[in-house]
Amino acid sequence: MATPGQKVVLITGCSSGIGLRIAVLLAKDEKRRYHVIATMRDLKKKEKLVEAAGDAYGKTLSLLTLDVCNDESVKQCINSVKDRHIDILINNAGIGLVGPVESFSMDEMKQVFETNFFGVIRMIKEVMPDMKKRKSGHIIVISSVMGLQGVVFNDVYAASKFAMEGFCESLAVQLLKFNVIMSMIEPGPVHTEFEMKMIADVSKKEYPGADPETVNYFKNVYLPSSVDIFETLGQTPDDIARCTKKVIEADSPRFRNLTNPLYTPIVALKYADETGGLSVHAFYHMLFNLGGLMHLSMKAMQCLTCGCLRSRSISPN
Ligand SMILES: NC(=O)C1=CN([C@@H]2O[C@H](COP(=O)(O)OP(=O)(O)OC[C@H]3O[C@@H](n4cnc5c(N)ncnc54)[C@H](OP(=O)(O)O)[C@@H]3O)[C@@H](O)[C@H]2O)C=CC1
Ligand SMILES: CC1=C(/C=C/C(C)=C/C=C/C(C)=C/C=O)C(C)(C)CCC1
Repeated sequence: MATPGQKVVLITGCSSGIGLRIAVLLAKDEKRRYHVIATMRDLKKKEKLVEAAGDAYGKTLSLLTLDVCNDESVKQCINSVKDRHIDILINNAGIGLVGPVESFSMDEMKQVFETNFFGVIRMIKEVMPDMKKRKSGHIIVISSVMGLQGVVFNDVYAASKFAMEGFCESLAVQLLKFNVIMSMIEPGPVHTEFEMKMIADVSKKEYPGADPETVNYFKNVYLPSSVDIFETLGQTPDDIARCTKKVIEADSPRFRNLTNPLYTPIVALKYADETGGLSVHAFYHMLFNLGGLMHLSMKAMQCLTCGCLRSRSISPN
């Protein structure tokens, strides 16, 4: 249970990756400022978290079951928190979907929205009214660079993160009136099971419904470039945890928080040309003409845009 003065932080999707690392970092805060309620949909997966939390487990970190896709599970979880008092809600649970859109069933695509978009709304709807009543609270959403800019073959995933950005950008204004803060965290590629699941998925999927030319572009052009980008720019889940802690502890937390200074120039292309032509054509060129030289073109873009754009992101250190 939280002691007086401690902030109660509830995090979704803590069985692995970014959620797990945020939970551990906050629970191990030297000044013991947080009581972390780490949630996951299947508590059988708790071992990795419990091990990483060490002594903090049972003291500044407790566990609860929560499936963001299930109304009952969300209600039950929040009702079991003392006085339903949550100071900081971190919406982290999310799933990816990568490949030619023609090969996905409607159900597969709906599941992405059910988790990444409606899952977040379900959480906010349950927690926000209490925060508004108390006139305090911080809602954090682990979004993505793909919430700001689409990436080829990630159409549905990017759409789900765009949807959330639009929802939160709208809600943030009303919440401010009640002294409730909203912050988006926008990582680029991060080495977690998200990446592993993508690689495992691709090796077993056949992509029925997509023509051979598209499947070829996906497997032999996009995938090697994507692997290259993960290798060149990938951050660790600890980097994202440190960025998130900085946002929580800031005097006036920002609404948008890009975490990867190396990826910022790519996002900046969108804002440099409101017609959208610059980013669409630059990505086309990088993918189809530079392909194997992707890491060099990324380096060139970082040189061209130098420090002035990089400083727009939040550094993990
Ligand atoms: N890795 C990356 O490159 C990036 C990731 N992100 C975002 O970061 C967030 C965390 O992903 P990451 O740590 O990388 O990936 P992981 O796959 O390691 O973690 C995702 C977590 O979400 C959980 N989850 C999935 N569905 C549900 C559900 N219905 N209810 C509750 N929990 C659920 C998973 O639980 P379970 O084990 O039960 O499946 C898991 O704990 C996601 O929102 C993702 O979109 C953003 C930018 C980049
Ligand atoms: C292939 C390719 C790209 C790939 C970007 C990737 C692979 C980004 C991954 C982001 C992730 C994983 C976010 C998770 O939420 C660029 C740089 C746009 C340039 C054009 C070609």
